[in-house]
Amino acid sequence: MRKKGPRRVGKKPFKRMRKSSFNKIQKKFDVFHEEIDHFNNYESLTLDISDPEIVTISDDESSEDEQTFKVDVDKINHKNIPEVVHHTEDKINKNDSETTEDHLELNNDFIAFSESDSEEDEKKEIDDGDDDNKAILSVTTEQLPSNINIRAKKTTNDEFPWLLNHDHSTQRDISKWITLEMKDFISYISPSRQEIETRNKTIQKLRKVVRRVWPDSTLHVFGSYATDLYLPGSDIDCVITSKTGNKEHRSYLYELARYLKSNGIGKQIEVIAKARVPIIKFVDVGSDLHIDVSFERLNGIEIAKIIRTWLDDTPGLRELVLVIKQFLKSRRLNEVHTGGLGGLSIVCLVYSFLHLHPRLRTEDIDARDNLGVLLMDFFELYGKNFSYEKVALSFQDDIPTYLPKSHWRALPPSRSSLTLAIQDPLDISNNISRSSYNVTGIKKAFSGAFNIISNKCYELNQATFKDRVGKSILGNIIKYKGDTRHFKDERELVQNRAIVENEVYHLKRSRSVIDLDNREDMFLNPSDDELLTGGQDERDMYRVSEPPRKKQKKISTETITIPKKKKIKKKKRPVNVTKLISKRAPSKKIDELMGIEDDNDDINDNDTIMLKENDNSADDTKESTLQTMRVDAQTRRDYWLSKGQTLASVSISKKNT
Ligand SMILES: Nc1ncnc2c1ncn2[C@@H]1O[C@H](COP(=O)(O)OP(=O)(O)OP(=O)(O)O)[C@@H](O)[C@H]1O
Repeated sequence: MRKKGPRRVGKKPFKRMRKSSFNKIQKKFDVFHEEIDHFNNYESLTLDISDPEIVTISDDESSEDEQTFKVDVDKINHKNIPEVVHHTEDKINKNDSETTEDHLELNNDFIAFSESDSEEDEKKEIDDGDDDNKAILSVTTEQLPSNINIRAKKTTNDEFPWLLNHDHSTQRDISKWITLEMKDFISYISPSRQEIETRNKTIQKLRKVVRRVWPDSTLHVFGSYATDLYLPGSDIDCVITSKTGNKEHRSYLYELARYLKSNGIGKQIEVIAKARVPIIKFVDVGSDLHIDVSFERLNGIEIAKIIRTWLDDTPGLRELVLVIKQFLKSRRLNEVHTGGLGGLSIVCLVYSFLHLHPRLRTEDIDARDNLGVLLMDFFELYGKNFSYEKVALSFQDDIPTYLPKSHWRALPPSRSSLTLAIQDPLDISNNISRSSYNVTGIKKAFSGAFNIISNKCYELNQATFKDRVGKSILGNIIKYKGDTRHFKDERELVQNRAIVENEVYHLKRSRSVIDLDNREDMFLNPSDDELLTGGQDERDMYRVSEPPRKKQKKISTETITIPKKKKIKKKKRPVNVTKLISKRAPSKKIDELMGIEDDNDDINDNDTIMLKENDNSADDTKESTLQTMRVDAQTRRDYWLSKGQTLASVSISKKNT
């Protein structure tokens, strides 16, 4: 008989460790920590909901300046100030008697905001209804009478539509089960041919409209449609550029808004003229798609290209981003104007996480086969361990690294220490997550998700196959309540015009000798349709030459190849890490950089997996950044292996109490 004890949700058997060595390993990974012990966020959930920090309205310049002008009073979507206090009190009273762990599972963990008319379709997708939650509870409670379980099984596919005909309950390995469920979810929400065509037609139509209103202008698409990272209800981000470069002026914003309204093109039109980035928001009458239009800014077009390169280079990035986006959306933590995490910040968080993940760096695991483990690791890192107070994320020279906040000189001081700092890959002085002021709520949601999934995994691991049938792991943290979809990921069947156009834009730019006074060169005109399709298969447009690479800073570089200890999968790039060595500053351990005391662990130089330093001699753009991550390889392996063990024992002790 198998000895009773923690079981691992992974491939390899546990290696038993002495407590002392476990503590040592933990300490090495305390680079992310403020406190060494995990903090159970459920326990203070009720109290924390009323924490005034959560309800603080953003103090960033854009929200202060922001004035919304109404074009159509009846139809305009007011972005209301959250009615948090009222809702919170209700919740606290209602939930007094409930166990705190039920909050996230009941979806009560998010701050409720009053909804505007334009969020009707979003309302449809967000499941916060009690009935549904009861159904979820009924499938997770072990000792329910069998008739209740039968009812639950019948409703399961309504709750977790991505599981339709995709039961994974026979999977012995629970981590495979989550991975398969994540793949099902991605396939469920990926766009059908018709959805892509609708988006394509909408942007073509809008481009024509813009040309009609301002013949010197054109419309470009960026954001999630141009990166293929959109959920079914995601908006389309567009930017209008012109030869004169003056379309950001408020008079032009109103001119366009009036045109959209009087010609029946847009509804729920909102002109936000005084924001840091002035925009028009509206819903396209033909397609019901939400459209955001900004003016005269090219950075979105640039970043779309960079993100697509990231997607090509980073297996698992799309899957994790979409799952995390939907997770945050379910909790209304995805809107920047209410302090949530925007799409770009999510992409940056996940990209950094995947590139710095020890088991991916050492090629110990394959990302696409381990999406479930990676999702849990992500929730654990950003929910429990990451030191938001001290660490920023950097993507300088296209290398994701951790950067001590104190080394980011251009980072404006913030009222709260619990803030996210993510350097814009295009502009290191810009913190793209500066408006995401509800880091407390985001962190709590991630932490709760980690607890729920790990408990669920433990529970299902112990359950009989009969009791597992029809159950979902992902469904405990993600809700999708839109119209029924058909698992049609038809991205291969039809071109996404936003991507093609973005490629053409970059192609044109790389071909032209850029005359900055003649910005027309970079515009995409309606006549570019010819360039897009002109006698050749649209698919060929993907095969465009790369734009010239950015000039690298003059620093001594040396490429090192980490010797592979174990070959697990064949289809992998060799780990080829660029080691940028400082001429001046000595290398430091990340523990020191992040204010954590050195525990005198002897780190062998040969085990250094990443070392990066910038030339900090010049201006602010070369501001001092020294990021090292030197972790003993065996330590890393032990840490990740031991993590499941800790989880399992936490779950056991929880069960016993
Ligand atoms: N803080 C920022 N700084 C610079 N650019 C930003 C910032 N926030 C957003 N953007 C630009 O706007 C684009 C769209 O941002 P958004 O947050 O809507 O993400 P998205 O990927 O379109 O996600 P979603 O599908 O949720 O709309 C980004 O890709 C980026 O180009």
